Amino acid sequence: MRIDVVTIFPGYLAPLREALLGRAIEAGLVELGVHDLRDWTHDVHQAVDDSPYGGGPGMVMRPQVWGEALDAVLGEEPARLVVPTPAGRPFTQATAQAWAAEERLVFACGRYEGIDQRVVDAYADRGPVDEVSIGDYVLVGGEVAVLVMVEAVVRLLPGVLGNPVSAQEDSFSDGLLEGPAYTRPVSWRGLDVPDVLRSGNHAAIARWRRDRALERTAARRPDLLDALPPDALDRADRAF
Ligand SMILES: NC(=S)c1ccno1
Repeated sequence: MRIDVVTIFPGYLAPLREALLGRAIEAGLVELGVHDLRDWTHDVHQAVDDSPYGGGPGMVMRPQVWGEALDAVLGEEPARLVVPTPAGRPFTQATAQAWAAEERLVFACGRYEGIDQRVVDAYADRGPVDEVSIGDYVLVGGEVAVLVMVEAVVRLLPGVLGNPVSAQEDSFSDGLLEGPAYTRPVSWRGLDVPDVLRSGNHAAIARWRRDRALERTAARRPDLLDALPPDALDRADRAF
């Protein structure tokens, strides 16, 4: 997979070259390009924004600069263009799983009051464009959202996680939140690891873990239970 990010703060994306993601890049599982939007300005001030038509607070990012930048970065290769925005569709684990199958992702990081809408409209004729939000809150720019989304996607690529089963047992992978996890010591500050996890009875352990996942999901995200397909819960689940 190739990932390109266009931003006025390239340094914000430096964490993408650290740790797991950095190792994935070094292993050739991912190619990463980070581009400074100001490289496509032509004025001495390198202006990337202007006042909003219709008035209102703040500034809007100029379509001309974004158009030159995205034409250059996208080139002729197919790619999914992603624009992080609080006004976007929710970015979920399902989104990450779908994007993990893409050959190329290009992220456009807006700042200020956002990017002139015509940029999204113009590129929608060229290929898939997703305006997505990582949560119902407003950030200063799209860069932090890109860090979140790139990590969620890249960890799903074959060869990135040491144990591919981990991704299969993630929270949300089966529509439920993950249950609690424990490791040594067996007793810590008077708190003990549940006996079933030390029983060696794999069926009982699987049932216990499923029950804890159902319990946690019902308590914290009942909306996820409501969204499960009818056949997702078996008789034992329903008994829980
Ligand atoms: N919630 C998201 S993705 C966002 C982007 C910019 N501000 O908020």
